Amino acid sequence: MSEIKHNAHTEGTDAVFELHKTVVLVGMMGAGKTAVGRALAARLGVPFLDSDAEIESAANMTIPEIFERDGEPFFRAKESQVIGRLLDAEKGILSTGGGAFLSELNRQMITERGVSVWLRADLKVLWNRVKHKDTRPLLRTADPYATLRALYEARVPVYAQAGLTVESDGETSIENMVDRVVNAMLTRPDVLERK
Ligand SMILES: Nc1ncnc2c1ncn2[C@@H]1O[C@H](COP(=O)(O)OP(=O)(O)O)[C@@H](O)[C@H]1O
Ligand SMILES: O=C(O)C1=C[C@@H](OP(=O)(O)O)[C@@H](O)[C@H](O)C1
Ligand SMILES: [Mg+2]
Repeated sequence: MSEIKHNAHTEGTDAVFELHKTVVLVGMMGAGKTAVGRALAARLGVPFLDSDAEIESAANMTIPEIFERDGEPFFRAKESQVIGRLLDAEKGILSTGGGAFLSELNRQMITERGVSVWLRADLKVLWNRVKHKDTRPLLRTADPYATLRALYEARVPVYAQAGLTVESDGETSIENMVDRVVNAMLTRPDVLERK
């Protein structure tokens, strides 16, 4: 019996990485912070944290429920607390919500205690990824595309302050995004090294 192993997916898994700092993914809704962050953590064998998921489980409510019941300022205060706490936890990958990097306090905490990576994507790509979902309260407006565009225009200059930028186009799979982020991280020996 012949046994053919298809190793394309596991190629390179014997490379061992050493993560020196928590990597904080920032960028717009739909950039892939949650999906790419989870896959990146699995690739590196480090913990995965998502500030939105932490807020939801601590409150035992969904993000839309929190926005509706307590308002955005309450959510933003929780978000800062959670980010501060997660930056003190074990080094890993921390995916934030799209608004998190807009806060100067959050940017300061992230820059001092981790490294920020902006997943940059065009407005069209973002829209295609978020338009079918009703989980983002900021897009519950009469014209969600216009709302996303206004947020995009206001936020891009702030995301551009991130330590590293990785392009997320419409054709690149999540696993290929992980390759790109790992390569970007490897340009910074203070962030990630191959052992
Ligand atoms: N590179 C990608 N290729 C294909 N689908 C993607 C990619 N990045 C994100 N997605 C999908 O787009 C949607 C939004 O991604 P998500 O990780 O929730 O973004 P964010 O956390 O930045 O808002 C999800 O359904 C996710 O699976
Ligand atoms: O852009 C924003 O301000 C928000 C993005 C969401 O996270 P994702 O970017 O993961 O969708 C979530 O934190 C909340 O709905 C607010
Ligand atoms: Mg997310």
